[in-house]
Amino acid sequence: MADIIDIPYQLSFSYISSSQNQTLFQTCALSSWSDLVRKKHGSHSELLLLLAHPVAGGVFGWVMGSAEQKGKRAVDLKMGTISRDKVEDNYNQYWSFFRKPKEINNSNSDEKKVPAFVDTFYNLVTDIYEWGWGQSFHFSPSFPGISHRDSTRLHEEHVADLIGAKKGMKIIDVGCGVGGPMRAIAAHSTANVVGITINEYQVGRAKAHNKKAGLDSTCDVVCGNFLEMPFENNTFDGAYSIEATCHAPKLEDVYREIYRIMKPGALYVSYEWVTTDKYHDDNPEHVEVIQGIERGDALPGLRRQDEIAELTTKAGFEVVEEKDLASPPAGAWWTRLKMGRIAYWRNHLLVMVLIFFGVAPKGTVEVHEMLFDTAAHLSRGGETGIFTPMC
Ligand SMILES: C=C(CC[C@@H](C)[C@H]1CC[C@H]2C3=CC[C@H]4[C@H](C)[C@@H](O)CC[C@]4(C)[C@H]3CC[C@]12C)C(C)C
Ligand SMILES: C[S@@+](CC[C@H](N)C(=O)[O-])C[C@H]1O[C@@H](n2cnc3c(N)ncnc32)[C@H](O)[C@@H]1O
Repeated sequence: MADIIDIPYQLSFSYISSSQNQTLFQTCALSSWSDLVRKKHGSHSELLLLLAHPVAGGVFGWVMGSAEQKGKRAVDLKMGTISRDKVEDNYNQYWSFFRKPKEINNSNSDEKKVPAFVDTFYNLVTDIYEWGWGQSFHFSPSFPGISHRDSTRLHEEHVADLIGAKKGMKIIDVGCGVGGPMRAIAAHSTANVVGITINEYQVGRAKAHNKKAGLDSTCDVVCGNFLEMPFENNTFDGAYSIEATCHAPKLEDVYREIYRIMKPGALYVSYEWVTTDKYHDDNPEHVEVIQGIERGDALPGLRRQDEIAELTTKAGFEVVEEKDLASPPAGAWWTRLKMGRIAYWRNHLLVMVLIFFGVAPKGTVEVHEMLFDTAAHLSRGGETGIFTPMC
């Protein structure tokens, strides 16, 4: 059955076009999204600036179908492509590598190992994420009266609107997970979306979900490293990454690679995980919270919010707009994590019982504990304002 909801922001469009010595632009109210960057044309440049503004009274209703669904039951928990007897070993290897994330960044050889350990991480967590969170592996701004499912879908459709996705366009989803965002974006815009993920298990899950949703003709998924993508230069009409590029040891490397495969003038939107200007590395609590987030989320060191625009520019992009979507009027994105505390304990118990009866592989409880712990660090990061997942 379709739901009717109020949407907290409305999109409006405004063009800046600059040719030779003439510049023409119109702007409208407050911007309200993350990083929107455009691939520079050679000499000619026509710039598209999209502005979104929270609507004071003029909210409008929208009719929509269901977007986010849970695809897993506890009894079906696998650990990706890892065989049952290797789960504990893989978890221990992951943990010893990511225990000290800052050290990874100081070593070239460790840096090269990151994609393989990120792959291991997603073998370990993908089913638990789907079971406990849904098919979209990201956070969303929260608004009163809007369910998690709806805010997830709106956050995803917002990306499609920002890059101007429409029928006939080919869009790349960089770090696509099991494809929750891809399906919402393809359904909303009717554009073709190609997702890339380092994790083979996710490719299988995403393809199966695409087929089930009747979107396998517009959505495709490939397995690969976003630092060396298997696509020709100038292939895509638009690009986005949702809470995925934070896994890259050097953000400028993935931005450069995205720039390479985009057509000139195409738009790229990124939702980044960053520390904010409230983070101080001489505050032990801050350091503990951020390291807790990095360890439990396979991150080789979080970047600062104020570095992002410069890094995109270095990669060749022109920054159109930058905004932390977690800032007001959005409410606390971490409430969804906090509200789940009782459910986590129930899940923990369930995982232990399933291991006892030989249904879930040994090692699952450690992975679940790691996620439990990182959820606490993420909530604390949100409460203190030192971290945002949607800059
Ligand atoms: C973008 C990334 C992932 C973001 C989130 C989707 C996940 C971050 C932490 C995850 C979770 C924490 C606690 C789990 C809980 C203990 C379990 O019972 C059910 C699943 C969790 C809620 C799980 C769900 C996904 C997260 C919220 C990173 C990796 C860059
Ligand atoms: C937190 S998930 C987000 C998934 C998806 N964007 C979503 O919101 O549901 C991060 C994704 O980035 C992918 N990823 C991380 N490092 C990668 C790499 N080097 N190459 C390709 N994909 C990568 C992971 O496999 C995973 O699919």
